Amino acid sequence: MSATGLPFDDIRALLRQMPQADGAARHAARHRQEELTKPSGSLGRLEDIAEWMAAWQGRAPTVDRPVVAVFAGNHGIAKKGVSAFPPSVTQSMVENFSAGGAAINQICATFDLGLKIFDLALDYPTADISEEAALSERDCAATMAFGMECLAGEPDLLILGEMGIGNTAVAAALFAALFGGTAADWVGPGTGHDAAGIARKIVVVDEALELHRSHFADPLEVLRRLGGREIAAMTGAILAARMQRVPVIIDGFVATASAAVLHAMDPRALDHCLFGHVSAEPGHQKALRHIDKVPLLALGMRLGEGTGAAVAAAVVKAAVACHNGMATFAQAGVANRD
Ligand SMILES: O=C(O)c1ccc[n+]([C@@H]2O[C@H](COP(=O)([O-])O)[C@@H](O)[C@H]2O)c1
Ligand SMILES: Cc1cc2nc[nH]c2cc1C
Repeated sequence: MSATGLPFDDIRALLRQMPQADGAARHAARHRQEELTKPSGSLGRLEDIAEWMAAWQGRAPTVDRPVVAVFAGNHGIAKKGVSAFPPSVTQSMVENFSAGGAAINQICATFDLGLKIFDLALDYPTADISEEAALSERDCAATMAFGMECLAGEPDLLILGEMGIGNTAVAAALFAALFGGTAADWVGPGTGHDAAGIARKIVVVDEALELHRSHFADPLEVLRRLGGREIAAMTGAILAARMQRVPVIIDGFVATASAAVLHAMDPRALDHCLFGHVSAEPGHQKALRHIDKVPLLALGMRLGEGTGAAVAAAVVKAAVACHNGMATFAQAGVANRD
């Protein structure tokens, strides 16, 4: 804790100390790209990704220890019918993750990605944001600190996802508070609400926005009032990865809301993050435009649990494999252009 005893001060201090990318490593990677047996620029965005990985890792890029971290939380607002599914599904899905039966398990197995599940006090949902603040400052900062633990195994690529019934309503509230607009601008079907369900969800999210409106200027206050535990944990994880210069792939609509909090504090805070895909949740494309990020994939996915980001990790692995494994023109004896 800081000398003032305010935990959020510690978070703000970290943002002031954020390291930047390694320009020399980026330059070396760019130079190598030009020597590899391909027309210059022909691997398109894969070339940018390899350079971005090198710049953040500060060396020739690797994806030797990729880890998918999935944070699970429950939300008081779920009792207001904002989801098509009951809150008990959060716990059941955590058990499904442990048993290997979820989509994320299959994707991790396919692409050889480590998987860590973090469940956050699922028996104690956060307070209903349409009635009070989700978390105290102390709880929010402690949850962010907990999220930072996902770096304990020293991954060289961190892939972030979440599970939490009701959390697309929470994410919509966060986007409206951070970027402006009303609930209708950000609320969508989530797990599958029909038009009547979406209309009910909009009413509840608008109530939350009205209640907390006077605090929208402070992104950390927005996080603790309108967020949830899995979202705060992901915000902490993104920040910790930045401090250690670990590149991050962010999943869909909900994970992007956790990143948006840091962007609102300092737009450079997401320079070490790739956005794995654009979710089918309608507000996601708009949110990505607000933070000036172009997603890697557009597969119509809207599952969460890190799945879109984990599929994108395969693209990052391919980018790094090409960068490190390809022969140069000189090595292969291939004639370069004049
Ligand atoms: O992140 C996304 O793009 C996304 C879009 C729709 C649904 N989800 C997942 O579905 C759950 C939230 O949906 P809901 O309807 O309960 O708010 C939560 O577990 C998320 O992981 C996630
Ligand atoms: C079954 C189910 C699986 C999920 N995975 C992430 N969010 C989810 C929501 C539901 C309802």
